[in-house]
Amino acid sequence: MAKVRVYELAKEFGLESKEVLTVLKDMGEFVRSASSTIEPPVVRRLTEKLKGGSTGSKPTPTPSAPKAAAHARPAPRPSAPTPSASATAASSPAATPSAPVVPSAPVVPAAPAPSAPAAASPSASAGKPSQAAAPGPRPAAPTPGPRPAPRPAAQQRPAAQQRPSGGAPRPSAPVPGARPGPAARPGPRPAAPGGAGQSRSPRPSGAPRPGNNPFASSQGMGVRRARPEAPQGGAPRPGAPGRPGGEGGAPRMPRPGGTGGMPRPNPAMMPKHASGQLSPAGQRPARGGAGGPGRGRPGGGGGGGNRPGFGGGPSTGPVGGGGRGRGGRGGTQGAFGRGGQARRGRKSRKARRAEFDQMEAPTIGGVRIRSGEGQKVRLRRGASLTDLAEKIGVEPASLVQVLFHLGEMVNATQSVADDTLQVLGSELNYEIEMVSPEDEDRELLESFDLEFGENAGGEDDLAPRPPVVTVMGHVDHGKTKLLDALRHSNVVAQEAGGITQAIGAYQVQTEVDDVERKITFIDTPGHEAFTAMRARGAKSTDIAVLVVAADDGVMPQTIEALNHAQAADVPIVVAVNKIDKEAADPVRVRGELSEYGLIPEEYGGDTMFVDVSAVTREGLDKLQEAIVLTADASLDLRANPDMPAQGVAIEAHLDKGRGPVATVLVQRGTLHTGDSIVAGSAHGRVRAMINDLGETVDEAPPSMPVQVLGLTSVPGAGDSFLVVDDDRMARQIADKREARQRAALLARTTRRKTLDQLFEQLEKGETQELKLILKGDSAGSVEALEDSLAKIEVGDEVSLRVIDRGVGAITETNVSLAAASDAVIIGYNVRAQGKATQMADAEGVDIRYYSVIYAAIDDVEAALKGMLKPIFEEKSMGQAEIREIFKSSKIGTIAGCMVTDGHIRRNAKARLIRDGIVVTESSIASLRREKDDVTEVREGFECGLTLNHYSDIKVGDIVETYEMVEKPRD
Ligand SMILES: Nc1nc2c(ncn2[C@@H]2O[C@H](COP(=O)(O)OP(=O)(O)OP(=O)(O)O)[C@@H](O)[C@H]2O)c(=O)[nH]1
Repeated sequence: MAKVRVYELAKEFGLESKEVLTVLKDMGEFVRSASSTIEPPVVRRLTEKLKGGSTGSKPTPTPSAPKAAAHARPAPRPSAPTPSASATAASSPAATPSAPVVPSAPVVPAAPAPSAPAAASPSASAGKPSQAAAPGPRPAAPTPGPRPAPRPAAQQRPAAQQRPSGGAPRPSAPVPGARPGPAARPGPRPAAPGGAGQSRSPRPSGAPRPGNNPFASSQGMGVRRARPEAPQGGAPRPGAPGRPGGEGGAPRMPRPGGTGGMPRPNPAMMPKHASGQLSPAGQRPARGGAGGPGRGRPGGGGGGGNRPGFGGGPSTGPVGGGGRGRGGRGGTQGAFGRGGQARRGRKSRKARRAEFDQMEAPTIGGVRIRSGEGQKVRLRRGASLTDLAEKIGVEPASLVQVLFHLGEMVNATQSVADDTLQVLGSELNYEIEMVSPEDEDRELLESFDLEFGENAGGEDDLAPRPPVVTVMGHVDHGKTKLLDALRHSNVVAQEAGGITQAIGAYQVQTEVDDVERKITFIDTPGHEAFTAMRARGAKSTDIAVLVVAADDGVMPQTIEALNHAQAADVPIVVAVNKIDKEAADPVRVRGELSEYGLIPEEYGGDTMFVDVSAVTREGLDKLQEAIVLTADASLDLRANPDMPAQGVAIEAHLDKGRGPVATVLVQRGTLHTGDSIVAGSAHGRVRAMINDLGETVDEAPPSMPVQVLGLTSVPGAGDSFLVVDDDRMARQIADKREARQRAALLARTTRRKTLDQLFEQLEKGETQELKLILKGDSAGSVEALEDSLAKIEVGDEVSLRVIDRGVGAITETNVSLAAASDAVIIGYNVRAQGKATQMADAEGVDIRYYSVIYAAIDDVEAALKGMLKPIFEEKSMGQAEIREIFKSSKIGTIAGCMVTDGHIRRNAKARLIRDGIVVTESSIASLRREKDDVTEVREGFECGLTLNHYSDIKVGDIVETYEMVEKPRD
């Protein structure tokens, strides 16, 4: 029986083709046009429907139907009264109730295929032809007979579709690619050679379970369910029964399980079975078919062909259990025409995943890069993009590009500033956590099984130690004088510029309640340039003595010092100094400090205020007593004196005769001569120790400051030190710290300039950078100098970069670096050594010497300002009104003017103003008074003038002249 065309049916029922098409559509069948053919089953259902009877085929196999169908499979059975029905159902288990339709659905696509008719016939006998068609692909299909289907492809399509169950039909069925849904599986299940019932058995035996699509979890399940039922309806099994014909199961045959005996389909078989049906698809089967695994995508079952994609020949795949789903795949494509086209080569899961990730990846500045989900990424200070890339699993080059687009140019291995990393991190949705230097150092020490900062042993091992006191205060309020008074020495005289420029530490002895008590004082410089050091000082001390001059009161640095002390949670004792002065007003100081939370004890607060005079030495005892009492009252000052020493380097410098000298404060343990020590990135063995009185000592207990000799280099002020097992360990730790510091330094000095700025400046040829090499007599002063220089603000046009710094004399190496980098060398309390001076002269290197820090700062600031391009501003010179116009063949248009304001000068810049609007910018080309050329005409006089390159002047125009004057910078 040949396939019928829609219009023929319409005619038969006395309807319009359109109406029939609508009904078909309602039934879930997609038929393109009135001249399209439809499969017999569909014809049957249509007929029933038009006659009023409905097979229960619920037309609505919507695209989404597939899923439901899958589960519904069982349902179909009931509705599968007729063989065909069963077949249908089986084939399209998915179809569930609608199942029947489903099968037909496939037709849709197939519809166009002329072969349809052929399929029909087979179906007729076997059951649903369409299904039979499916088998087509299946090589083994025993029922081939019926299907002479000339156009295998066509048939296949139908088949394919059927399998897919409802979903299939719709070409657009979303599921195309879908891993063969459960529904599809059925199809795939090749085995069922014989009737439906058989089909099942085959499966079990038939190793390859078509339904076992590794990709479709649901499938497996679905299949299982289906099986049980299968037996009954046999038909239900989508694949099994349905196909080939419920009865014959023949169609099934083709499937692997095929007729039991049937060997798994293999390419060779294809042709035969295919007989008519198989066409291209058939040939392809090779792939799927051959494959054994049956894994075939459900689709594979392709045979199922539901899924456009899968369908097709591949069906064989499942059957034969060909290669993985692959079989199902491509093979079908061509064979099923449209269906096949829709599908593209399948990608491996990995590839798809990668593709998905890519799709998800945001594009930043044209770079596709996968972003995070807010994870924390720990990075050490000075980390490079490569470090970050490693942690988040992307290519460093991508990060370079992203950063480039964010306006910063750095290479992959270059240290990047913290905030840049933070910005980059947030751009990529990562939370960048910069590992603090402290944490990093702790981790480093841990790797050597060391711990810094804790007393070893238990309570019993602890012994009282003297309080360590930092003296802070505003400049010139008398800190040094006070310390000097306390230790009966005069340090003030040695200071250059009258400012304390290095940290010293001393220990004084005092008697409190008839008990000898020691107090360790750290003299913290007062100038703001030393703020950084002071902050460190506050951390290493137990009590802060805030010196406030009674005649001056609370000053900015008093507050700054107060903040540092409070931030470090250090108790404060206020020394109201200079009470010997007439203008002294200690009460005012108390009142002012009360505003900052320091309430004197006598006012009911808990801060001890002591009136002192560093000059008359009045009140010094009371001050010492107050310190001891405050320590006793609020601190537990105990340390284990019997452990390897640990502490902090307060100051360090390079001594000509003795080499690196560090003043360290022992915080716990006892430091001995001969100990292997590591202080910051310096290490060595304690060769000798000198106390604050200049005496050599062999050991230094907790809270004692000593100068240590024997280090290989100069540690930084504030660096912690600790005694380690041996020199080797000391060196290793120091080396690692040095490497880390270098990276951090690089990150800090990395110039951060936006592209825009850079380009702009490059364009104008005005990139200005003042490079400096700093050399000083101590690490503390170099650091302080650098910090102060960094604070100089002169705008964006000029930047300052310290390319090298160090402690000690200016060497030839420094000069050669300066020459190569066009840098200026600043020597702070140091001089050039050896031939460095001659070399500097020869190379034209500028070396500046300073002994007072702010003189250096002032000079550098001036230098920076000098590098700025001058700023010009316009200064009006005068105005003239044009009263008459003269034409001269020789000169051109001459303006007869009256100077109304200021004066008009020849060659001056000029603008022509008409009705308040600037007509042109020009200059005075010639200027005449009467008949004489003049250089200037003053207000109230007439003159004749011409403008450069401009002659369109009118009576009434104003000529305004001006000059550009350089404006001094602030
Ligand atoms: N009359 C009087 N003068 C004092 C007293 N204490 C300090 N001075 C003077 O104040 C000036 C500054 O004293 P310093 O000890 O150098 O002050 P400082 O706070 O250490 O200053 P910097 O080191 O610059 O921070 C010196 O001339 C001292 O002689 C005091 O109690 N009475």
